[in-house]
Amino acid sequence: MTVLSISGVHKLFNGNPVLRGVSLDVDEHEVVALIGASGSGKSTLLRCVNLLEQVDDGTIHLDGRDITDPRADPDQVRRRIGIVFQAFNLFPHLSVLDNVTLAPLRVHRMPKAQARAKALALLERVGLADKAAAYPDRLSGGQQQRVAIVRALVNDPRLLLLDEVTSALDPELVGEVLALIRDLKGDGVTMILATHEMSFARQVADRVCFLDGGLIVEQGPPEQVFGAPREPRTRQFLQRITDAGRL
Ligand SMILES: Nc1ncnc2c1ncn2[C@@H]1O[C@H](COP(=O)(O)OP(=O)(O)OP(=O)(O)O)[C@@H](O)[C@H]1O
Repeated sequence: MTVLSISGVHKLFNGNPVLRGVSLDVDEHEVVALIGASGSGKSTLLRCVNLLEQVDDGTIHLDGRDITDPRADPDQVRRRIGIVFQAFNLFPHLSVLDNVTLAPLRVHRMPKAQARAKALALLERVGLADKAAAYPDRLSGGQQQRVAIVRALVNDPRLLLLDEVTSALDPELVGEVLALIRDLKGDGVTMILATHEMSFARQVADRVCFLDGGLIVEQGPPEQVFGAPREPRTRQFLQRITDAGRL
C-alpha cells in the first residue's frame, strides 16, 4: 500500500531550481534513504513533504489525499508526518516531557492525560523515562536526538522524516540513535531519511535514492545502488565518498 506519492515536484528558490521534477512513491513500512551531495535537494524534498516549503509544481499525496492542495490543513498534515532535524530543536526552557507533549496539547488538542501517557510510554521505550522531568541541557546529544524522535512519534504518524539526524552528534553517540531507528524499522514505521552516512543507509534502507541536481538519478535496493550503481553520476558520487574514506 502506498503511503506517500510524490509526483513531478519542482521547487525553486529565488528562481533557481532546487527540485526539478522529483517523483517517488513510498510504501507502508518501507524505509527510503535519500543520498546525494550537499545541495542536491534532500532536505528541501523532506521539507516539501512536511509542508515547511510549498512546491512550485507537482503534487504530494498522503494516503491518497493531495496535501499540496492549498485547502489542506498543514497542522493536520504535520500530525500525520513527523519530522526530525539535524539540530534537535528542543525547547531549552521545557522539560523533556513538556517538549514531547507540547504539540499534541497545543496544536492537536490531544487530551492531557493521553498525551502524557503516550509520551511516557515512548520515553520508556527509548530508555529515557528517567529523564522525563529533566531539561534538555542535562542530556547528551544522543539523548536529545532520541527525545526529538519521540516528539515526532507521539502522534503515531503515518510517515517519519529524518533529516540528517546523526550529523550533529559526536561519533560515539551516533550508535544509540541508529539503533533506535533500526528498532523503529522493526516496528514497521514508514520512514524517509536523508543522510550522508552511507553505512546507515545501507543498514536500514529498503531502497536508496540518489539525488543529483534536484533529480532522483538512480534508485534501488542498497546492495544494487552501493554495490553495482548503474548511473555514471552515482558511481562518481560514491567514488568521491570512498576516496574521502566515508564508505
Ligand atoms: N530557504 C532557502 N532559500 C534559498 N535557497 C535555499 C533554501 N533552502 C535551500 N536552499 C538551496 O537549495 C539547494 C538544496 O538545498 P538542500 O538543503 O535541500 O540540499 P541537501 O541535499 O539537503 O544538502 P545537505 O546535504 O547539505 O543538507 C541548496 O543550493 C541550498 O542553498
